Amino acid sequence: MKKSGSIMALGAMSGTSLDGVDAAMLLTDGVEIQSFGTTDYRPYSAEEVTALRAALGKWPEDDLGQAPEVTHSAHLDLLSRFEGAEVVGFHGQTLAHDPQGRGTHQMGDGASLSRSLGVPVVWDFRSKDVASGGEGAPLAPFFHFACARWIGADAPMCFLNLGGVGNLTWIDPTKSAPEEEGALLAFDTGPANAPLNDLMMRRRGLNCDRDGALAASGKVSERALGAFLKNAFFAKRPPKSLDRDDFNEALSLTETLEDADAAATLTAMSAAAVKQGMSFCPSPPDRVLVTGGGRLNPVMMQMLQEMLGCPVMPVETVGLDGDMLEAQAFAYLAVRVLRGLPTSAPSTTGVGVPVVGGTVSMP
Ligand SMILES: Nc1ncnc2c1ncn2[C@@H]1O[C@H](COP(=O)(O)OP(=O)(O)OP(=O)(O)O)[C@@H](O)[C@H]1O
Ligand SMILES: CC(=O)N[C@H]1[C@@H]2OC[C@@H](O2)[C@@H](O)[C@@H]1O[C@H](C)C(=O)O
Repeated sequence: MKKSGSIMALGAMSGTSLDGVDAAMLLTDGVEIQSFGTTDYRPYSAEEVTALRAALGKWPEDDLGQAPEVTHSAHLDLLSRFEGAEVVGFHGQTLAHDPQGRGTHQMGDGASLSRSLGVPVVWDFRSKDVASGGEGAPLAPFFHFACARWIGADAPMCFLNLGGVGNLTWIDPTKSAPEEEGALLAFDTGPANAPLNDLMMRRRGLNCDRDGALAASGKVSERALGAFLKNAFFAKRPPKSLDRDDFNEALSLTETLEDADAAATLTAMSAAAVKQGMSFCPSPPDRVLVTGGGRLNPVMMQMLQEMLGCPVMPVETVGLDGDMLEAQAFAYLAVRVLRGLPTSAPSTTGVGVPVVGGTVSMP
């Protein structure tokens, strides 16, 4: 039964790894999760990936080639498969992220998508936060807070997203709202899968180190790991956010290593970056629940388990869907925007005061 105030929202996310679009339905009033709905995924074709890749690093005024059309048609194709959505939360494709400089760019035209779908679309979630002095990322933390409440957490815990980039959310679920002081601390931890994927592509022509198979047979170079951890990013207090390619240095530090050792070292770098980040948490979490593709890499999970000093588990262990959490997050945030509730706060993006992000486009 739908509670009064609840809205059936459909969220869509295309992450930094450019594999495809995730979409998920969520019934929520923008505060509590009432129920999770159906999900679907639409992979990009090789031609689409080429068009998107060519636009990486570009800004709205640049020539984006075919990329905007790819983003529009892939989202329309996927989102048209769903029925009953009252609002769509459309993240778009991050092409560039430079919050202290030129801003942040999530390619995608929500107004046009709204007209094509015949449903209100909330989009451009990050710009207002950046314009108000925030990092514009990460934005999933407000949803992580709702997830912590949904799973009945009663002690501080963390969600860790291991996508191209890693991001960590520390949560005190006993607080009454995500924007309340002390409820959240969130920030990007460093690279997660991006440098490892780049290594696999360069050296083996593969998209990723599937199941950590190559890293499992390698040895971590403590020298390269030590050099990596000297990066000033790790000592910087949160808030802090990253672009996909901000850590290309990780890859160059492993250039002279043989393939398996390089893979093991890059995997260890991602785990060690999380460990560094954990030192900023206001109190030790009782567990770290991992979402994003990195949770499927057993070597990365094992290294995290050894380094973090608390249980590290995929979000599936508490009944959440680690492939869809980000799409669900943007469904949740869309409803918050419609209801005028904030989507970021000083503790998540460093913005001065809580901000209601997003633009609403009606069909
Ligand atoms: N079975 C697996 N073994 C090892 N790695 C995997 C596996 N499955 C997925 N991955 C890794 O996870 C990545 C995809 O993660 P995910 O879909 O969370 O990223 P994303 O959402 O695009 O990124 P971001 O959250 O940074 O925007 C893949 O590129 C790969 O590196
Ligand atoms: C600018 C941008 O798109 N950042 C992404 C990226 O991917 C992971 C990490 O870097 C996070 O900061 C963010 O995505 C998630 C969904 C977020 O905003 O919470």
